[in-house]
Amino acid sequence: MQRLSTSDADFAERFAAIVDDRRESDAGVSDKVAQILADVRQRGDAAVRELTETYDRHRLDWRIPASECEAAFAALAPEARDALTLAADRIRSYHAAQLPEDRDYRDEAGVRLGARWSAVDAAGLYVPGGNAAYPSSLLMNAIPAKVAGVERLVVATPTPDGVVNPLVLAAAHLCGVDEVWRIGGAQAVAALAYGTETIARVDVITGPGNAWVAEAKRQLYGVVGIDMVAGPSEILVIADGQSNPAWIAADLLSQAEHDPSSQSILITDDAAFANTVEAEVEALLGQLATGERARLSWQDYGVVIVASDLLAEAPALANRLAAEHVEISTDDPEPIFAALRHAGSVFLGRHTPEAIGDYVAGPNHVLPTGRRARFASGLSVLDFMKRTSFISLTEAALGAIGPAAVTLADIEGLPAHGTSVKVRL
Ligand SMILES: NC(=O)c1ccc[n+]([C@@H]2O[C@H](COP(=O)([O-])OP(=O)(O)OC[C@H]3O[C@@H](n4cnc5c(N)ncnc54)[C@H](O)[C@@H]3O)[C@@H](O)[C@H]2O)c1
Ligand SMILES: N[C@H](CO)Cc1c[nH]c[nH+]1
Ligand SMILES: [Zn+2]
Repeated sequence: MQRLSTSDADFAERFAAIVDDRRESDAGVSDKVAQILADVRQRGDAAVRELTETYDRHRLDWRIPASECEAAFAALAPEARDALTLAADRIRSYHAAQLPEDRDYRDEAGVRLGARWSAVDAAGLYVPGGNAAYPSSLLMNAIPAKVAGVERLVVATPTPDGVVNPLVLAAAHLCGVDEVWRIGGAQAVAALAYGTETIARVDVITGPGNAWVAEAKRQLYGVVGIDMVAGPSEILVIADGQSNPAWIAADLLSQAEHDPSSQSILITDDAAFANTVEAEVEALLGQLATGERARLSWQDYGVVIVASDLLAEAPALANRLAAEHVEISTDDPEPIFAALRHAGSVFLGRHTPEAIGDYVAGPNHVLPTGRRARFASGLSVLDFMKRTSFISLTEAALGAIGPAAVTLADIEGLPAHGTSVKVRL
């Protein structure tokens, strides 16, 4: 963990190094992913089988039958079933409001114009499963895909040592997923994108994952559509000295426990509070079953920044970090929120822990990482849809705007373009 103060002489340099650190996608990961993608493209099932044996240590059939998902749902304890259903209902109602409307109108020149939205045919939904199981990510992927109207929903999820998490299967049943494949990592993303002898390819791949999964999606963009790069989790907490240090420590570790490559950052204007949070983090690390992973993340990538003035300094720093999650723990978070422009998702006020967004609030928890909130947004219904524009002219409308097209075709030196208009005029 490194500690900085905005009044340090070398603050600008050290902060820039933190912003520029490509912690999740070094050359090693990128080269290895490129090899895996090429291998799966060439050898299909055989490559996926070998890589699954290497990384997930099993040789089981990959396809998990729908009957197993249905049985997993039926066997859920009431508390788990209620929690899953509550989460699914809230996520569905939030995403239903994202459905876009078609446009169809005639402009002042008499030209009919519009755009029609349609869903992709098949979506590959990556549900992580290496260090933890993620039924919540299944909901976050599958529900917007269903709302969009995707016909074929294909889940890929690793099952280390062949052990499957029943809640993931139950969530697949609840969401009406069509296929569940127990494969993970870059090889699963490649199988979904290229197709293999047993897995038919998809049109878009969405969902979160570790460095290998995120890099595979990034490299395959263009072969398939992707939502965005959603890699190892991140949290930035902006907290004043009146915040509860134990709450803030838990918030920081809630994302550190995902992955040794995760990142947790605290910005506060109270140095004594920063000391207490650091002590609380140490205490909590000793108690968590995930402490080893969280400690690696906190040691290597944790950051504590003491600012001189929270409102004046924190928003600009946060905008440069463009973190996946930003929590604002103050009595009145609005002034800081108003100045925030680059963040995946924002959690306002002392009683809004980030974990509520991970599970039950409603907005999607699949969010851009690695400073990509500068240009990308969280997963939405629109990631499973595309827009087709349309144009329709009458003879009179062609007469009104056609001559300008002829002029532009002449300027571009493309005479067949101009002729196709002129012959109709
Ligand atoms: N940004 C988001 O929206 C979001 C949401 C949820 C989870 N996450 C992130 O998802 C990730 C889940 O990671 P996970 O590891 O638990 O599961 P995962 O399913 O993402 O990754 C497991 C797979 O990684 C591959 N792998 C592991 N080590 C490898 C190596 N050395 N070389 C090549 N491939 C290797 C294996 O194929 C394995 O099946 C975490 O980083 C978490 O923070 C992000
Ligand atoms: N925090 C993760 C997104 O970075 C999502 C998640 C799922 N389960 C727990 N957390
Ligand atoms: Zn989380």
